Amino acid sequence: MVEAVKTHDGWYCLHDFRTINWAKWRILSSEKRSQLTNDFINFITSLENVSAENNGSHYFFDVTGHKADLGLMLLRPELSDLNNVENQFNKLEIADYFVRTHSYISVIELSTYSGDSSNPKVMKHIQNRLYPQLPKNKYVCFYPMNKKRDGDDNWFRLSMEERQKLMYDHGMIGRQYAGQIRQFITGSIGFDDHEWGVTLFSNDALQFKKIVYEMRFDEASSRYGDFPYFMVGVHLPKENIPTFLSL
Ligand code: VOV
Repeated sequence: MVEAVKTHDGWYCLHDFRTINWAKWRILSSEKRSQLTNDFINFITSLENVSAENNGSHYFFDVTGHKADLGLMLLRPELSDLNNVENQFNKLEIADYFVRTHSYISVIELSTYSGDSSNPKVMKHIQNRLYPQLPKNKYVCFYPMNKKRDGDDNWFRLSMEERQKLMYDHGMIGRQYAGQIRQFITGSIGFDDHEWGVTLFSNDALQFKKIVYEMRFDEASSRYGDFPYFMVGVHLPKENIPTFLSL
């Protein structure tokens, strides 16, 4: 029997995408728009308080293209915590002017292909990666990913050793982007329609194309990777929200 790799699993993750109904927003008086914007900012402040206590993390972004206008990546200890934040968001009056176009549910995942160390230094590193504070980089790229089960190209029928070798080669490519890209791999088997979520952060959007392109030639992706869609956006810090929503 082919052995499943053991995983370390951390915070649960919701990617939430909404478009803004600008036509409806425009009809409001500027006083009303300011009031709803302030409520939204207060909601973001409540999320920041959770991050400050290291009970979660979040990153808002302005999505490029038609797929959405506003994106949120949210990390929380329990799946039910994601529901709570989602409901809080939906109950804001400003949410009446947003239309949800997409969402994706997963959990921060680290596989143990490179060995499962109990060395305290490595354990600390693993903890930091499982319960991370998301970076504030200018750009974000999110996409789900599957590993193929297609005739001879079946990732889930490869031996542990074969998968270890492929993931090692994958990691070597990834390491060349150290300092340029931060990657967060989230597992979504059993949670959403695809198998993993990949979220990349960078201050240079072109690095997303470069790493994804380079990895396309690596066997883990060229033979076994399946990429349903991609979304990119620009960081939307709280102080930029009034300008983002102003007409
Ligand atoms: C900065 C870039 C970077 C780096 C350093 C990196 C390294 C590593 C290592 C060392 C490991 C294995 C251990 C672990 O940590 O889980 C992984 C794991 C994984 N990766 Fe990766 N990856 C990167 C980046 C990176 C990208 C750009 C992609 C998308 C692939 C592409 O073609 O677009 C990706 C995918 C994945 C996935 C889906 C997994 C889980 C596979 C599984 O079967 O479990 N990844 N990854």
